[in-house]
Amino acid sequence: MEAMYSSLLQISPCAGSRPLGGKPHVAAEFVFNRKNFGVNWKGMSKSPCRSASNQWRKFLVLSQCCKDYQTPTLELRDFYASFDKQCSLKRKAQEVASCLKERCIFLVGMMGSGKTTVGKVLAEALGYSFVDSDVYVEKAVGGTSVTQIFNEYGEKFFRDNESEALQELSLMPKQVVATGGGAVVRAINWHYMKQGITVYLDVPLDTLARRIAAVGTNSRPLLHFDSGDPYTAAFVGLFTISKKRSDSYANADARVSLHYLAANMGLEDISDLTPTAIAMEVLVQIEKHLKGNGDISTPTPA
Ligand SMILES: Nc1ncnc2c1ncn2[C@@H]1O[C@H](COP(=O)(O)OP(=O)(O)OP(=O)(O)O)[C@@H](O)[C@H]1O
Ligand SMILES: O=C(O)C1=C[C@@H](O)[C@@H](O)[C@H](O)C1
Repeated sequence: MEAMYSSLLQISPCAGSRPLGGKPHVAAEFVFNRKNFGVNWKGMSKSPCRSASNQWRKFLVLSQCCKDYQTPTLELRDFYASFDKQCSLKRKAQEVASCLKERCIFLVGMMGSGKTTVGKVLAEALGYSFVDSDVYVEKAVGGTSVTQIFNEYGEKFFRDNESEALQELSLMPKQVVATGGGAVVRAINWHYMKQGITVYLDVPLDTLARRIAAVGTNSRPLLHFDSGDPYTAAFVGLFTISKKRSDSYANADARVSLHYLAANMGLEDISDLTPTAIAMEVLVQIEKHLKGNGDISTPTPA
């Protein structure tokens, strides 16, 4: 992170010295690499407001570069919009955190729904720790992967360990927990998870199957078949599982539907929803739930 800043700041003094049309300065290439300033740039997801002065310096460097290199201002706008969203998320997280009173958030949803990806962004914004309950079980079973546990000991053994993990996690404060996709099937798990706030990430099957096919089904034993193309195998498996689980997911305190969120944001494609935007919606839905419960008072109209 520091290295990134120093390479950014290094280019400042010589920014005006590069002749237009010449070979770009290495650091400048780095600066204008879209990926580094997109919403997925890891540095940006780290406490954006806390490092606001650094971000502001970077903004000034970028402005200078845009001027000197005649770079389209699109990068600068992307960068600024991304920074703005990170700050909005942080602000909303601070509001919600004061009402959560250290309670955990349990993210539930089908395999591939983004519990891990969104959970990490959410935890960072709230100042919570992030825990993946699958990883927690793997450690408890001596470092054996979920796939190995299924293959060697069977699903019941995994589910027993998953329940124990959820019980332990429910006793700890200030955590965002990405639960295993099947954690919702046992009633006792709901008892543990309801010690905190439960949020269902509702993602269309087609999106889930695409995501899972992109990374393969090796780490997801319930979707791993030897034949068929990965998308079809994942889709068919997810379809069967989701039919059995839809009632269970409905037990969650709050629901975030990517279908509705994308429509509300005017996006045609669900895959355009960033983890930051989804994390923001999780906070909005948690806030609604807390208001409904009387945990936050709704301002009375004047
Ligand atoms: N908003 C998003 N946009 C694009 N890809 C995403 C998004 N969220 C998650 N993904 C991708 O989808 C895949 C599954 O995401 P992730 O591991 O976070 O899901 P999960 O719900 O934790 O899955 P599991 O329950 O199987 O562990 C990953 O490859 C991740 O990069
Ligand atoms: O949906 C499920 O049943 C599962 C989801 C994964 O997170 C793992 O917990 C395991 O592969 C089972």
